Amino acid sequence: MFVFPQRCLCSRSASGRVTARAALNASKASAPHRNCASTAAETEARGVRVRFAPSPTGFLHLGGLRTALYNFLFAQQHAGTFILRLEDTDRSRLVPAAARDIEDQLEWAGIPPDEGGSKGGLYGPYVQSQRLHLYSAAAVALLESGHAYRCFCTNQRLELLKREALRNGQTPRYDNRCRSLHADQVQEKLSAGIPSVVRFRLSDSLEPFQDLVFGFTQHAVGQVEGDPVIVKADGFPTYHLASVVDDWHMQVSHVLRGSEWLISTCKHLQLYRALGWTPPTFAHLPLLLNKDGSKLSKRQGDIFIQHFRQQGVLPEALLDIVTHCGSGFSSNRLGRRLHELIGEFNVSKITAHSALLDLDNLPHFNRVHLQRRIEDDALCRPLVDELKDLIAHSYGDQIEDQEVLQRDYIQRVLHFRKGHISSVKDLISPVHSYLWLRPSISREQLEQLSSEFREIAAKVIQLMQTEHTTEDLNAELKIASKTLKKTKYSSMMKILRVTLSGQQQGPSVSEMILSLGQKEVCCRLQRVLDH
Ligand SMILES: Nc1ncnc2c1ncn2[C@@H]1O[C@H](COP(=O)(O)OP(=O)(O)OP(=O)(O)O)[C@@H](O)[C@H]1O
Repeated sequence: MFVFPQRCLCSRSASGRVTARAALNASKASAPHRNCASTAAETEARGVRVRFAPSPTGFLHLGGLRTALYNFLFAQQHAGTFILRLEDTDRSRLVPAAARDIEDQLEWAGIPPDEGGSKGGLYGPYVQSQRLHLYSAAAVALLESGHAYRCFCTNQRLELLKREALRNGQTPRYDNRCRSLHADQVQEKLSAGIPSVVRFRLSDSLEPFQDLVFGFTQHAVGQVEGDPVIVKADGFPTYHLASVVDDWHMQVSHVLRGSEWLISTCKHLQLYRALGWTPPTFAHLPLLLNKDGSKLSKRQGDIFIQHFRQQGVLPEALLDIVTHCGSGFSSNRLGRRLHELIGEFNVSKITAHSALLDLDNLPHFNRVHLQRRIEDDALCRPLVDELKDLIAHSYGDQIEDQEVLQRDYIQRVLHFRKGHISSVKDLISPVHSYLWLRPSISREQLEQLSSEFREIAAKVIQLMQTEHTTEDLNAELKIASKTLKKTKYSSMMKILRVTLSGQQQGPSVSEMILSLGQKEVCCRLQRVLDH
């Protein structure tokens, strides 16, 4: 059970002013300490500080990735700081491996935090469960100043309130009953060990603010909602208190988060005011939705970043597709890489509409970015290594000619296949197996296509004595077919395709010839002559 400290972080003096000394007393573990009286000028001097604050209740998914990306882009554009903070106060839903996963996936995507996670930083710890003293101090400050109160209502009572409201066609809300408890009643209940939560006393007035995405926004939250819980019965803070306390202590200048928090921002602004703190600037980001209009959520395993990674999706393709379907850029074009996203990002271009994510297009995005990597020598090298491992793993002992594992050969194949494949893994599919294994073809198969199969093989072996480009090889094959008596050009190509790949379909015959190379093509054709 969480115990409130004797001294609060930002306790108020009799005049209600927040005292900086109390802040320093209570936040010894948090450095650098934050003086409650910091001015807007000081905040400006610290520069842009943004945070991505996921809860480790599941692995990082595409929606979270996009919110993280927009924070990263904003920080990069302003030479600011991108913070990763883990909001692990919902203890019942924690997923043990999620915290590590979130950090790993951000690193993999090329958008690692400057502070937080394993990087650490001056404003840590960056995990909320290690910052309980700060929330406790803020809660005590709010209780002392009368902005918060203890609520002893049981779950049964709250459930009854809810059912009654629903029966009357009303939106359920807490009726703020414990607001009116006297200090001695509270003390009595506490002494009797009755469990309690801490609620924040909402004001009924309109709470206007300027959101960078949604524009002027105001909401009289106290008129439609009951007072929110800020410290739960288990002593852990709720999102409302913890995010406000952390954003302030971590000197966050801009909060870029999903638009599901837009309405709650009015509550948060009241909390800032009650604590005597200057709020950050808010930008609520449109949510990424599934094709059916539902919010992408952790409960869908197939949108986790690790899932796409395992499928061979490139990080730049994921960043491209999650920004392409939304807004935040002056123009929209496919194929943007991270440095282009940084250069072109414009927060004023983010629209308030949610964005539908069409993952059917992902293979196309990946194809475009894979082609880029293949064309860049340095980026192509790891692809060659990856493919080599895949080939060895998939075909192992079946490989007759170990040359298929040579770097030059694999690189040549990648260059020929770029623009056609969406993933390196595609190259170990059955349709591409001819690149690594010699096909076995029967004499009957070839005879069915043309009795001149030997002449065809001999002609192409001859053609292989000189080097060709795709164009002149195509022209030479056409000329060669004209010298055949009983075989049309199309049948000749079928024979070559079957001979070289054992398959009826696949890349063009000239591509097959050029990617297999002179020695291997002659070897495969010679086997036909030997039939
Ligand atoms: N579909 C989404 N589109 C855009 N941003 C999102 C989406 N889902 C979450 N976010 C944002 O990512 C950040 C981290 O989110 P969080 O870890 O709480 O994930 P979540 O999917 O919202 O969780 P849950 O599935 O438990 O509701 C928050 O700022 C949140 O607003």
